[in-house]
Amino acid sequence: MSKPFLSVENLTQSFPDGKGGTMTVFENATFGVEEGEFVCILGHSGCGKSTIMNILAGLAEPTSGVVKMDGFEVSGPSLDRGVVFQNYSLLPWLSALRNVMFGVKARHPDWSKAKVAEHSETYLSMVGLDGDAIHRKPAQLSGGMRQRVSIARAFANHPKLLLLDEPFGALDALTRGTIQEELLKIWGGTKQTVFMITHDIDEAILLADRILLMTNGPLARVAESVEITIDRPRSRTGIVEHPNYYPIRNHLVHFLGRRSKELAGQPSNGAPQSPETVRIDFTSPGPDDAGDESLRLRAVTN
Ligand SMILES: Nc1ncnc2c1ncn2[C@@H]1O[C@H](COP(=O)(O)OP(=O)(O)OP(=O)(O)O)[C@@H](O)[C@H]1O
Repeated sequence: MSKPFLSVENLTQSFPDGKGGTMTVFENATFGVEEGEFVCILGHSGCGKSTIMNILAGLAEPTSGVVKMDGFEVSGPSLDRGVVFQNYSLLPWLSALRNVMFGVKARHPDWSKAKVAEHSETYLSMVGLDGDAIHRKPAQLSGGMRQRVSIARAFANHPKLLLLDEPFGALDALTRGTIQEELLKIWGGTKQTVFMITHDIDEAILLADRILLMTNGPLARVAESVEITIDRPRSRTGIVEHPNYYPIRNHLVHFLGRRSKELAGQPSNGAPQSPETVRIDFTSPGPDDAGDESLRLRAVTN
């Protein structure tokens, strides 16, 4: 089988534990992400999600193991990998438009200023920002508007991989809902590969093709890869009507509430730790198991 677009191989991260020893956050984590996929990662605080994200971004080096993108080993930051953090990280002295233009100019040094501006404005309008707002500096924008600028900036650069670290964590529920749908629209148009950390189960189901579930740390594992068997396009109000929504949601809640603890703390003994694929689908029961819910679930979980 050919290698996935993004391939994480035997990734191990240890840190000093502050008492003269070491603490292993995760060991031999091994998983892949296909080109154009939207993957969310869920797990309790401290299991190592941000550590994985920083390694994928090239901002940190793992203790051992490698990350390959498009066949090349990731080392150091690159314009091919765009990152959006929770705290927006906009340049405070530049307007919204100039914040987006800054990255586009770096990506396309041969483009005219007018072309850079036009491209940047297109992406700002995709996240609902136009008119006077795009000429304001970050301090003159609301939190939701700042996060829209960060998302427009990341997508406008067309990175091969977009890394989103809890991008909506600081937003109120209403703004969050609107921007989630804007993110889906913009992703639907560009089909970039996205890897996103979130703590919000419903957000992950709405956005992702697949959800990676991590057990608790230390010695955390990416234990499951849960396919989101809900057709696109999706909307926040539409997905709850889908027959797979609650079975998937219940599976995730049960994992995070119980199994993430039960499965935690097991050393890998040197073997690659790959997640188990879970596919929950109540829309197409097999001929022999119609009507028997437990059978259907078992049949699709491998
Ligand atoms: N530079 C560091 N030095 C020592 N320990 C670290 C360092 N960075 C992270 N850790 C530890 O590694 C573990 C994983 O941290 P990480 O931030 O990746 O978790 P997380 O899953 O992203 O948590 P959260 O959901 O709270 O953001 C934690 O126990 C943290 O204390």
